[in-house]
Amino acid sequence: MDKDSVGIVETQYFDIDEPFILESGKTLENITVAYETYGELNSDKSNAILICHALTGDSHAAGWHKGADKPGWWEIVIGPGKILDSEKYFLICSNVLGGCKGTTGPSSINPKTGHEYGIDFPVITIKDMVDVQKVLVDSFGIRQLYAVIGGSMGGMQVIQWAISYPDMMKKAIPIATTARSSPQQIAFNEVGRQAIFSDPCWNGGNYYGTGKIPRNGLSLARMIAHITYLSDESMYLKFGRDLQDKDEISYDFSLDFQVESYLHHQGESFVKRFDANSYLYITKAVDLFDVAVNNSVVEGFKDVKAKIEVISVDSDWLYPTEQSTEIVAALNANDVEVSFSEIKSSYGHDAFLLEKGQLHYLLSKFLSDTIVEDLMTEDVPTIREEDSIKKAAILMLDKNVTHIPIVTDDNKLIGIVTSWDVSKSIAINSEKLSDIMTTTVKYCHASDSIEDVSVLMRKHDISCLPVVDDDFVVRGMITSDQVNNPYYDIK
Ligand SMILES: CC(=O)SCCNC(=O)CCNC(=O)[C@H](O)C(C)(C)COP(=O)(O)OP(=O)(O)OC[C@H]1O[C@@H](n2cnc3c(N)ncnc32)[C@H](O)[C@@H]1OP(=O)(O)O
Ligand SMILES: N[C@@H](CCO)C(=O)O
Repeated sequence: MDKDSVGIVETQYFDIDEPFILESGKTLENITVAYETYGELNSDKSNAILICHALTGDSHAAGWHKGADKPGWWEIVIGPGKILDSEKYFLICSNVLGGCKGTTGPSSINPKTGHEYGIDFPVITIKDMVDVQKVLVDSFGIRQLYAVIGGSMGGMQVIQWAISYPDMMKKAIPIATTARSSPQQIAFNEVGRQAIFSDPCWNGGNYYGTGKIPRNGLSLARMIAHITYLSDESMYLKFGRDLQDKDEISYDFSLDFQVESYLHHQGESFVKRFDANSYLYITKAVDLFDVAVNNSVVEGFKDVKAKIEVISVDSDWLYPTEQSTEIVAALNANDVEVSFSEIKSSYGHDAFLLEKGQLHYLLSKFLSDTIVEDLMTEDVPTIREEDSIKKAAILMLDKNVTHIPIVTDDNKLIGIVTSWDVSKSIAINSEKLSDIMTTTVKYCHASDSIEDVSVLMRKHDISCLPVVDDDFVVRGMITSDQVNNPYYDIK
């Protein structure tokens, strides 16, 4: 086990005692939520990050279960010193409602009948999954999450969190996802469901305890879906047209190619770890996901407050980059602080589970806690409104600065003069600072985050901001060079 792993972990369970009303209006009772946490919640409960898993993930995102031969599904990003640093953050991941890894789903016992729900389990939505997570998060006494993050269906949950609970998180990171499932995504899911339905062992969903499970149907569903998680290029790179355990093609219907063998392996491994009915319910929840209000994604995002980093994968043809840029455009239209990055990878959709280096770079920048005070220059020259432009010009040359705050006698900010303003004074033949100074000055505070300041600078095309305290007294200056220094937040 690597020293940058959270080590041995155990899944925990949380019971929701109250009846739970679903988006459909139906009620579920006795919901249990399986979850894992890594790291410690700090005293003011401000360092929690919720990790939302994808379609077939679970609460075991990191570390090792005793005796297991594989770690959690996002071990590459979670652990001491990693991007989701368990020494810095309190990380929570829970299995979704409808799942089969400890959270209540169709394979759970229906308290009304004493038997597994099967397809008596109500149809659930991404919003229901998020509402259940909210109860879990509340149970820790957390008033605001530092961030919510997830890929694919996990990204849908992130988006739903930002919409349903806009004050509950500072930052949100939806990866390789969409604001609404496309016809193509729904189509692939439907083919997968039909594969399960057509397996006689599915038996109308009543296969628990029969000794038979819809193995072939579920395996076929996964084989189809798994193709969509890869790219054509990654399949060439992995297999080419190489044959599996033979030197010549066999001219029958046995497996010839490595890619066939690989897909069978993916299907068979999946059947060992997943419940067919859960697959039906969760893919249905994905299909129903659509944040649009009155067919407008912009309207759907109107209440979002979190700062958002949208990430896509260039080779993802299942959740293509255009779906991420649709999210970005709709957030921009609502004046939400949003940034966008595209992972360059040949892996396809599943790149969000694999591209450690790029995830590290993108996420550490976005999650960084660096504030203005950490980077600003404190000892800055200032000037009075009544001073001459010549004095400003000399000060700029002496101190090697391009921006000088204009202050009152008690050092309160009233304006700013730039080297460009000084040049302008020659053109308009002026000697008075008051003729050329800007009085509607953009400013920031020492406690502001670097991301905030970076956005402000980009939005107004400003390269330098005065830093003031609550009384508008100038405490320093921060420049775009300081904000954009790529090394400041990389551990
Ligand atoms: C939140 C969540 O998303 S959790 C769910 C995520 N996990 C999954 O989706 C599990 C299945 N998915 C995968 O395996 C995904 O491709 C990934 C992203 C997780 C792993 O990708 P990679 O590291 O590139 O692995 P790759 O796709 O090559 O698969 C490796 C497996 O295929 C097997 N394999 C490779 N070639 C062949 C072959 N020719 N014949 C049979 N099996 C093969 C390997 O033995 C290995 O098996 P194992 O997983 O049982 O150890
Ligand atoms: N391969 C991942 C991502 C699918 O979106 C999973 O099975 O959950």
